Amino acid sequence: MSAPAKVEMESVESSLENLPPQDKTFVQKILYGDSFSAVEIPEAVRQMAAQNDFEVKAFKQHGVIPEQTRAPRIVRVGAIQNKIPVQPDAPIQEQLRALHERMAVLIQAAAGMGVNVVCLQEGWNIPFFMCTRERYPWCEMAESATNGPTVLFLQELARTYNMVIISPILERDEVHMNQIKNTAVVISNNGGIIGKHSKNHIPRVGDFNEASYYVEGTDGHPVFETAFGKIGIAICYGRHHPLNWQAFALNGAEMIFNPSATVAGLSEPLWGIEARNAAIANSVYTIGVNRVGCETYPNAFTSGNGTPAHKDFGWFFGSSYLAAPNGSRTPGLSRTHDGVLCTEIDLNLCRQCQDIWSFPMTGRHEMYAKLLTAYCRDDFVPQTVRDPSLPVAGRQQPQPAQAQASPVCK
Ligand SMILES: NC(=O)NCCC(=O)O
Repeated sequence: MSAPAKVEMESVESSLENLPPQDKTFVQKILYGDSFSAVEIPEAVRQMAAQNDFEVKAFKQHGVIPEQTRAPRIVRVGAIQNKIPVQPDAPIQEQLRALHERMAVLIQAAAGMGVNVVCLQEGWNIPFFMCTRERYPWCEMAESATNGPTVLFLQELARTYNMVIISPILERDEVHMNQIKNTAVVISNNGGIIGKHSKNHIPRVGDFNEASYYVEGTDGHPVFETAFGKIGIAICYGRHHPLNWQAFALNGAEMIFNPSATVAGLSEPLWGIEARNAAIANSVYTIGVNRVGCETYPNAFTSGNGTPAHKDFGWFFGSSYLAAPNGSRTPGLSRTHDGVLCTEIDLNLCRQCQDIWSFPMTGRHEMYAKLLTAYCRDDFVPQTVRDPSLPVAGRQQPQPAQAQASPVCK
């Protein structure tokens, strides 16, 4: 089974290239802010990318205030998006082997750009088969987060490249009667496992039938303190929940990664907004990492919306990007290609944005804590104040003697 041909345009940024030169700089500044500029990519990495058909993009942040009492805290953050190298009708061990082989090259490219912390896409050890609702062979692809083949493979790379690796996998939790979880494993730059976090919010949308396969995480919002900063991971659908981002920030995250698997027809207009808004609202860096390409399954499945049964999930649109606490963002990776994004940031900007915007001091958290506590009770009564001139529900209103002019504006 061959992968469908690429669809539509390469990226939003490639379309902007066609703007008149006098407009281009303004448009880019309005859309992306002005904190990031492209930097030179080492020749060896460019060659590797050309030979292996993937994109590399590298940016550097500007505009962080030099401080008298703190040295800059420079970190190079990586995001890797990739297609499944073989389609889902191949034997599953061959699929995993091909994924590892591909990832070894992409991580090597990240290392060549000096990346310190890298995040892979959601469920990178599997095709995103949740659309099918079939149990087998797919459940067999879930792996131990402590000694499964994928974590062992990445521990070696983390050690070799002195890189923290965030590895979102489908996890088999053998300790808890083989439950399956959607888990990001955080691997230290020394190759040890720092910890793991399982997805909090399971989608109930489109063909994302994920509740058929795995259970909600119960570990809250852990933040992992690494050699290169404090990391939270809001997995995919969790990005639609502002409190999910906020909880990681309240626990001290400086970077919140959003490894995702989402498709063009569903969420592309939201993609550039949600992680970026979370960066601003929480004074953190956010990094959206999305799958790319189309995955075609051996058996047709239905979408429950009256359309004919079909075999592919739709187009995973990539477009991985980084957003800064000051609202600037990098251009995205391609909508159609595998890619490695490297962005050099200064973590000092998080506290600087807190000082400048005062969100932590103006957030009125205790007020919201009370509301949320009340809302979670069965006897919650919404605090609404009704215009007393509106008709009382259930009571007959006196009929006007003559028809009145409609109050609706024409
Ligand atoms: N994997 C996943 O949670 N996808 C849901 C789709 C979306 O949130 O855009």
